[in-house]
Amino acid sequence: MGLVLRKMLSCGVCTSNVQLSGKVAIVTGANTGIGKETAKDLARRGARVYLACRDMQKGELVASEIQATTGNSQVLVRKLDLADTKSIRAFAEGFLAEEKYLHILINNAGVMMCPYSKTADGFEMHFGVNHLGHFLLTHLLLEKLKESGPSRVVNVSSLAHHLGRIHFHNLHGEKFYSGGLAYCHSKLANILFTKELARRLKGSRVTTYSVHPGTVHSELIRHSTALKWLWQLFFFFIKTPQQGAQTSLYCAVTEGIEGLSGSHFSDCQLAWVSSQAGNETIARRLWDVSCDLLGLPMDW
Ligand SMILES: NC(=O)C1=CN([C@@H]2O[C@H](COP(=O)(O)OP(=O)(O)OC[C@H]3O[C@@H](n4cnc5c(N)ncnc54)[C@H](OP(=O)(O)O)[C@@H]3O)[C@@H](O)[C@H]2O)C=CC1
Ligand SMILES: CC1=C(/C=C/C(C)=C/C=C/C(C)=C/C=O)C(C)(C)CCC1
Repeated sequence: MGLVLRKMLSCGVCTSNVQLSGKVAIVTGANTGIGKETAKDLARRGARVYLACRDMQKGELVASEIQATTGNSQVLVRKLDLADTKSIRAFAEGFLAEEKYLHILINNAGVMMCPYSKTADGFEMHFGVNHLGHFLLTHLLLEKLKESGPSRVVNVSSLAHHLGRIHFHNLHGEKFYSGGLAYCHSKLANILFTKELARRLKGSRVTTYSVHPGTVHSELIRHSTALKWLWQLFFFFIKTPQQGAQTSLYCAVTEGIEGLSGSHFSDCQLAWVSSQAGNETIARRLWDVSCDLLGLPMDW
C-alpha cells in the first residue's frame, strides 16, 4: 500500500530524449532543489545553461558539480536577485550582450512563508520575487526568445495556487498578511501570467507553460518548522528534487506540446487549475497592474 502511494505521489517522468546541443537555457534559482536538477538535466542534454542565482558562491559550487557529472563545460553562473529590479535588469542586460539566442527560460526560483518583508522596490516579498521578478525578467528577455523561436517559457507554480486570490487592494500585504497565503497568491499569479502571456504570444514561435512540480524535498520549507516536521514524518511520500524537476523538463523539451501553450501541467500531464486561475479578466488586470508597478508598457 505504502509503495503504491509512494509511486502515485512521485509519478510523472519526462521520457523525451530530445538533445539540446546548440540551445541556450536559463534556470532561475538553479543553485539548489528543483532548479538545480532541472539545470543538470538540460546540461546533460547538451544545452548551454545559465544558472541565475542570487548567491554566486553557491551557484559556482553547483556549476562545477553539474559540469563534473554531465561532462558539459557550458554551465555558467550569473547573478540574479529577483528581489531587486536593478539586479534583474543588470542580469538581462549582461545576458543579452553575451548571447545570440535564448531557447528555454525556466522561471523556477521561489520563496515561501517568509516573515513579512519587502523587496528593494517595496513589493511584498512573495509577490515581488515569485511573480513580479519573473514577470520583469520575461519581459526583458522576450525579444530574444522571439528571435530564437521555437522557444519556451516555463513558470514553476504550485497546487497551492488553489488557495490563492489576487487581492488587488492589498497586493503588498499592507492591510493583512499571512506568509502561507501570500505564497498561494503568488503561485496563482504565476498561472495567470502564463495564460495571459500565451494569449499575447499566439502566432509567435514562443510558447509558455505553468507547472506544479509535486511535493518535493527542498529548502523551500526553510521558514516553516511545521512543514519541516511534516516532511520528516512523511519522508517516504515526498518527491526528490530530481523527481520534482520532471514536469518542468517535460514542458521545456517535449516535442508537439506547442498547441497547449498557456496550459498547466503536473506529473508531466495536463492538470486542472482553480476557477480564479482560469479567469481571463483577472489575468488581464494582473498583467496591467504588474506593468504599472514595474513601469513597463502594457502592450508587450
Ligand atoms: N518543494 C515543493 O514541494 C514545491 C515547490 N514548488 C515551486 O518550485 C520552485 C522551486 O522550489 P524548490 O526547489 O522547492 O525550493 P528551494 O528553496 O530549494 O529553491 C528555491 C530557489 O530559489 C532561489 N531564490 C529565492 N529567492 C530568490 C531571489 N530573490 N532571487 C533569486 N533567486 C532566489 C533560492 O536561492 P537561495 O538558495 O539563495 O535561497 C533557490 O535557489 C519554487 O517556485 C516553488 O514555489 C511548487 C510546489 C511544491
Ligand atoms: C496531506 C499529505 C501530505 C502533505 C502535503 C503538503 C502539506 C503539501 C504542501 C505542499 C506545498 C507547501 C507546496 C508548495 O508549493 C504528504 C506529506 C505529502 C503525505 C501524504 C498526505
